[in-house]
Amino acid sequence: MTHAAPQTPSLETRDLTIRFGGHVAVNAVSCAFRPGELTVIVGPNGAGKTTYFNLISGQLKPSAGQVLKDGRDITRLAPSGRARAGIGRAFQLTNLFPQLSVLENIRLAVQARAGVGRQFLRRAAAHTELTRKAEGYLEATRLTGIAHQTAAALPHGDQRKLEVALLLAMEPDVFMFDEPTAGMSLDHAPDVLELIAEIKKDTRRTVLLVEHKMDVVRALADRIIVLHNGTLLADGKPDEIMNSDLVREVYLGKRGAA
Ligand SMILES: Nc1ncnc2c1ncn2[C@@H]1O[C@H](COP(=O)(O)OP(=O)(O)OP(=O)(O)O)[C@@H](O)[C@H]1O
Repeated sequence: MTHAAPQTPSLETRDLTIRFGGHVAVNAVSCAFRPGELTVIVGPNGAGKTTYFNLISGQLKPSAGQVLKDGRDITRLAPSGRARAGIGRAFQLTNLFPQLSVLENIRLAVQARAGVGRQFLRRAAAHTELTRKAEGYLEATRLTGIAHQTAAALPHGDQRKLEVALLLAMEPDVFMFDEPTAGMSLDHAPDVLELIAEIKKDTRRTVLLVEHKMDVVRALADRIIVLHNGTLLADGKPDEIMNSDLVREVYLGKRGAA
């Protein structure tokens, strides 16, 4: 990446702002994200990280500013339209069917992405491209051994992996993860982090991660941006950001409200 010509950002926010009453939760955040780059968004509690994510994926509409996908203004699109535009947010999926098996869930997601009708799938089920694709996602997320278990019966760690498989099946080019290991036992967390590391290996993909745990940040980040009181306080390489006095101040709580 280092000496490559600057690519068009796959995702960009321009002066993105949202107010809740008098409170500005995200304040004129301008930032561009490029393929091949995993950016971790850090900041103290209440900094605006999840709100920024919600503005990008469309759960919230901004008070001002824009969200651009490959240069196209998608600010007015609903979350479904943004998903179709290639923005995939993990762990917020509406396409998980708890009563269906792991494989059926993934196959339906592949089918939805391919845009084919049920009729087609029924006729061609066993050996179609779709089934092969679904099996590929099963393998990629190491769920093959439990392909026929009901989604609802899975332990939390495996459910998260299934959600990653469903996200992969949507074939987004922007992947968003909000605290991917939150609420996970220590033995399951590495699995999901490994999947994210694999996702980022494909340099056509842009990955955004909100994360508090510094060991996770260190392991995955190509770049870190710091939000503080809704504003973009710092943006740079992990070493630079982690050794910055300003950022330390923010984390130690010495820097007051703006
Ligand atoms: N729907 C809402 N209505 C009013 N205030 C909100 C709403 N959503 C978020 N906020 C406020 O916006 C600010 C930013 O919240 P946000 O959840 O984005 O922070 P965060 O950086 O993700 O924090 P955490 O690390 O604790 O998850 C907070 O002060 C929060 O109370």
